[in-house]
Formats: sequence, C-alpha cells, structure tokens
Amino acid sequence: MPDAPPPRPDPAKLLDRVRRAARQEQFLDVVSAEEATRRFHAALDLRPLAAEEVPLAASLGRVVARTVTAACDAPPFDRSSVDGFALRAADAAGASEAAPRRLRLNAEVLACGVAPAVELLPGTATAIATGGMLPRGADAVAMIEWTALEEDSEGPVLLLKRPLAPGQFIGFAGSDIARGEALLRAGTVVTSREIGMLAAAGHATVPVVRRPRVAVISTGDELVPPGAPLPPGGIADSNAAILSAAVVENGGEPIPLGIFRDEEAALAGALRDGLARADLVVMSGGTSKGAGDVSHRILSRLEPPGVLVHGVALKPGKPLCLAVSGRTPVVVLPGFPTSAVFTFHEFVVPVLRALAGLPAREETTAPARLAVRTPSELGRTEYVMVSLAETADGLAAFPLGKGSGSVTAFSQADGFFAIPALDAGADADTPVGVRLIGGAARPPDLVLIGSHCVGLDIVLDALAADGLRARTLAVGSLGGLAAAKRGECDLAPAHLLDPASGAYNETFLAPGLRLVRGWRRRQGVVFRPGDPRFEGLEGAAAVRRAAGDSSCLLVNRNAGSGTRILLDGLLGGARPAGYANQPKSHNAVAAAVAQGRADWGVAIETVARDYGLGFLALADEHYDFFLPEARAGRAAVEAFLAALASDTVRARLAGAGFGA
Ligand SMILES: Nc1nc2c(c(=O)[nH]1)N[C@H]1C(S)=C(S)[C@@H](COP(=O)(O)OP(=O)(O)OC[C@H]3O[C@@H](n4cnc5c(N)ncnc54)[C@H](O)[C@@H]3O)O[C@H]1N2
Ligand code: MOO
Repeated sequence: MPDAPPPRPDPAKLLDRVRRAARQEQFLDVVSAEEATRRFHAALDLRPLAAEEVPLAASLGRVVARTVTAACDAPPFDRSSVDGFALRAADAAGASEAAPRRLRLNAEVLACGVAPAVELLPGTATAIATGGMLPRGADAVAMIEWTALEEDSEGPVLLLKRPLAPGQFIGFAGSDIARGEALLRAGTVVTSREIGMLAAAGHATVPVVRRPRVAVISTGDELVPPGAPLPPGGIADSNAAILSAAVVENGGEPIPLGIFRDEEAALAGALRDGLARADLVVMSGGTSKGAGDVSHRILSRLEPPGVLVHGVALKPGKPLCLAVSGRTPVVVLPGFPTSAVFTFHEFVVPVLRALAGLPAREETTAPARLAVRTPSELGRTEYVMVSLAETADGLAAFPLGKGSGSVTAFSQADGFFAIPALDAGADADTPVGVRLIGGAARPPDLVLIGSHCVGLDIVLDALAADGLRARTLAVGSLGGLAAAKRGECDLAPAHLLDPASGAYNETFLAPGLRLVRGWRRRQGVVFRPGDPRFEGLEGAAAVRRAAGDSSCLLVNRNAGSGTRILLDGLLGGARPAGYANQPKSHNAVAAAVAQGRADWGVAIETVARDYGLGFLALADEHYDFFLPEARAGRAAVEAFLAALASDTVRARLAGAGFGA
C-alpha cells in the first residue's frame, strides 16, 4: 500500500479553473448530445475504409469488404457418400435377397483421390470408397452391406440384393457450393465457420475492410503507465488501456502513443504523429480547462473544419471536444475515467464501427424500477450507471453512485438510464429504461446488497469455485437492510450497532427477515507504526490521549456508520482536530493515516494490516446477514449458508483476522 504524502494540486490547472468559473465561460458553446453528433457526422466520411486482402488465417474477426463468390464447386466432382459399388441404377431394378442381380466387377478400386480410368458399362460395377470420384457411366452407388461377392470362371461377380434409385448415395458436384455463388456478403464478420467455407470454395485470402487505426493519447502530469510505482499524487493511466481495448472490440486497431504532459510542443508532436499514422485520434484529459490552455491551443491549429463541439450538455461527459482535421476525426475525451469511456462509446464508437464496416451496435433496453431516489444536475442529461437486481416485481435498478472519477463504474454497471436535463432527480420507484452495457448478461445466482467486507470475498470465492455467481452491491448496512425489507436481495450484509443495548444487528430485525450470524471484525485505533503518541497504549486510553492533543489529527467516519457510533461513544462529546474529515470507508481512513494526512482514526484490523499501520484494539463488531424469509429456500442461498458454515471458509476467515 502506498505511504505517499498528500498529492499536490497542479496550481496552473486550479488557477485556470478558478478563472474560468469566474468568467462563467467554461466552454465554447455547450450543445446537446444530438447536435454534437450531427455536427461531427456532417464533417466526416463514414463509409467503410478501403479493402485489403488478408490470408484466411488472419481474417478471423475481420469484416468482409465485398461479396466473395465461390472460386470452385464443392464438392468439386460427383462423389460417393458410402463405401460400396458404383453402378447403373437400371441394372439394379428388381434386385432382392431372394433374387440378387449379378454384375461383373471392374478391375478398378476408386479410393479417395483416385481419378477413374475405367468407364462403367451396363451390367458392371466398380468398387468405390466414401468420397471416391464417380466413374463415367455410373449413376448410383450400392452400400457394401447390400452386396456379396462371388467368383466365376470369368472373374469376380457382385451380387446386388436391393434395388437403387438413380442418384442414390451420390453427392453431386456443386451441390454444396456452386462455383460463382455468393458465399459471403460485405459486412459479414468472419468467424471460424466462414473461414471453413472460404477454404472449401478455393480461397486462400479474403478481402476485408482495413481496420481503422486509432491513435490513443493520454494527457496529464499525474499519469504513469499501469503497474509502475505511483509517485505522490500519481494516477495509473487506465484510460489508454480501456480505450485501446474498446477500439479492438469495435473493429479498430489501437496505436497507443503514450502519456504526455501538459506541454505544448510534446503534445502537438503527439497529435501530428497521430494524424499521420491513424484514421482517428483519441486523446483524454485536460479538456475541461478553459480557452487558452495547451490542448485548446493545439486543436485551434488543426486543418479545417477544426473544433466542432467543445462542451456537451450531458453528465458524464460535459467537457467533450469533437474536432475534425481535414477528414480525420480528433476527439478529446474528459479525463475522468467513467466520463472518458462513456463518451467514447456514445460518440466515437459509432464512427469507428462505420469506418470498420461494422453495423451499429445492438442496444437492448430493460425496464426496471429505480430502487432509491437519485439526484441529478439540472441542465445536463445525466446518465446514471446502475446494477440490476431481480425482484418479485421485475428488475430493481441500483445507482452505483461512484461518480465520473470512478474506474470501476462502467465495468460493474449492468447499464444506465437517463435523467432528463430539466429534472433535478428521479424518485425511488420511478420506472426507468436501462440501456444494457455489454449485452444482456446472465442474472447472478445470488444478490447481496449492503455493507462490504473483505471477509465476504472469502465466502464468495468458495461459491465461485462451485460455479455460483454472486453480485454484491455496496450500499452500506442501512441501505442493505432497506433492500432486504423490499425483497430486492438474497442477503443483506450489515454491522449495525444499537448504541442503547450495545448489541449488533439483532435489534434491527424486521418481520419477514431472519438474521444469519457471520463473523466478527476487530475495530481499533490505527496509527503510523513508531508514532510515540500511540505505541504501547491500550485502545481506549489512546483515544483519550489523542483527543486531548491538538497536534494529533483525526480522520473520522461518516455519520451512521458503525465505526462512527463506536468512536463517538468513546469521545464522549469531545471533538478532536480533524473530526470534520469524514470519509466513508475503512480504507479511506487507513490511506489518510498511511499518507500522513491524518495521524489516527478507527478502522478494522485487517485493513490496518493491509496498510502496514499500527493497531490498538477497541471492540469486536459483528458482521452478519439479514436474510428475507422469501429467499431462504433458494439453492444459491442454501449454498451460501453451507459455505459460510464450512470448515474451510471458517479457517480462511480466521486466517484473515475475522473471528467466529
Ligand atoms: N471547476 C470545475 N471543475 C471541473 C469541471 C467544471 O466544469 N468546473 N468539470 C468537471 C468535469 S464534468 C469533468 S468530466 C472533469 C474532466 O476534466 P478534464 O477532462 O480536464 O480532465 P483532467 O482534469 O485532466 O482529469 C480529471 C481526472 O481524471 C483523471 N485522469 C485523467 N486522465 C486519466 C487517464 N488517462 N487515466 C486515468 N485517470 C485519468 C485525472 O487524474 C483527474 O483525476 O473535470 C471536472 N472539473
Ligand atoms: O461531465 Mo463530467 O464527465 O460530469 O464528470
């Protein structure tokens, strides 16, 4: 875990934002998403790129550029479809077990790949294998099982015991594929099946649409390549990774140009490079800055028509910039990862697919009911990422509530719905149409809504090993309890302390709910190891001491959390320095202490250990599960309960620091 000092804001960026806000001119001209698309498409040539001929082996997933006709027949000649004897059907007329027809056997055996040399004359037969080429004169094949062989003075004789119809057991030339027939049409995506057909019809190569090359540029002084150590304030460049992969998913070929600082010459060079090598240039970051900033100055020097849109009335995605240099689209996506990927899918993917010759992406909308009231910003169409859960009355949509900066929202969401620009929000129970992302996924076997705990991953891993897929929605203990009461989940994990009784969870039980015991989590004071203000103290004493030391900065927790209730109880009305800093998770508390932005806080022991922090125990909290009676009999719920009770899972929980 990082133990970095606090990130330093880029003063130039901040100043620029302040100036812009003061001038109230954030963007050139904020337009609707429809208008943005109209302007963009009007300036582009959206026909598929030119064709290129590629070897069959390289054609998988490519888009056929023009109609491909069969170069030869399949099968290429009339052939036998059984092992037996080629003959004339007329010679088999009236044949039976009792009165077999006698045919003279020709001195030729037509194995596969043998060109017949002997013409089949009336009254004769030629041995032929499955796939063998029919000799001239033959019009049917008798299965070997219907025949017997004899020898007379003139040589071998075939006894045929059944009559045959003309054409019987013959696969005629061109009956599967006829030479000149259209095999594949433009726009077909090549799969293994198409490749087999092309090979059979005599093609070693196939004409496909050239893949649009997309230059991907990340901008930002804070960015580092994924996996590289994060300096203070550093952020992994996830946009380039997700955008490059999405380019491939939509028929393009990414050209990752890397990370560029907000430095005019370097960025201008990267853009020139992108324009020279690619059919489309996608940059991300630095676009919400006002006129006069680096990317703005660079884009203003594009060939006409240049910048078409800067600012779209939607969320996420307001600062999107759409430009065209000559015929090449240049798009600057917002830096925030959810905004970047969302606007990429809305504005860039349709262009990319058109250039790649792919049909527009299929979109499925599922009707659902909004689970909780969701506020939204007036003046912008807001797209809300949601997870779906099945209930007795259809689907319930849970907003992920992670914001534009999230790197997980787009991959964890099942879809999104829109709140119109003129609404300030949508009430709970509003019917919404959820546009599904990534097609209609199989619904999970088990839905857990409530508080998250790393211990839960241990139980769910055991279920996954048995092929059961669980979905967890972290909405906090109270949110989970409400969802359980509404029947929206199978289990609601919670750690709710009743301050009056000191008991966990029990007193929150409601009719129709059952309480399943989970595990205990040790809560305690976290501090940087070696800090003499804490080392060696007992938990409650450390709280008292720190609360009385104004140089000792606290990181608190949000109201309503079990941890906050515990801490408030111990503080007995004291308000130590830092009390107003109230993040919503154990990890945020640990990160603040580890990075030196605070000196102490209260978190669970496993998290303290993960961040390499010192820990002084305060209390054991119970992490349990509310189970709606109506869901109790479900096989996946039974499996969860069995896993929870199993020795292996219990041992793993204990190993991770969770008590029985
Ligand atoms: N005072 C105002 N502040 C902001 C406004 C505003 O109107 N007034 N707009 C907000 C909106 S909306 C968005 S969206 C963001 C977008 O800002 P930028 O496009 O200028 O992006 P940056 O400032 O460069 O970065 C924002 C954020 O995203 C992270 N980032 C950037 N690139 C990447 C990358 N390649 N991989 C991962 N993460 C990336 C960056 O570190 C920042 O945290 O601005 C709001 N602010
Ligand atoms: O438009 Mo920004 O994308 O709201 O977050």
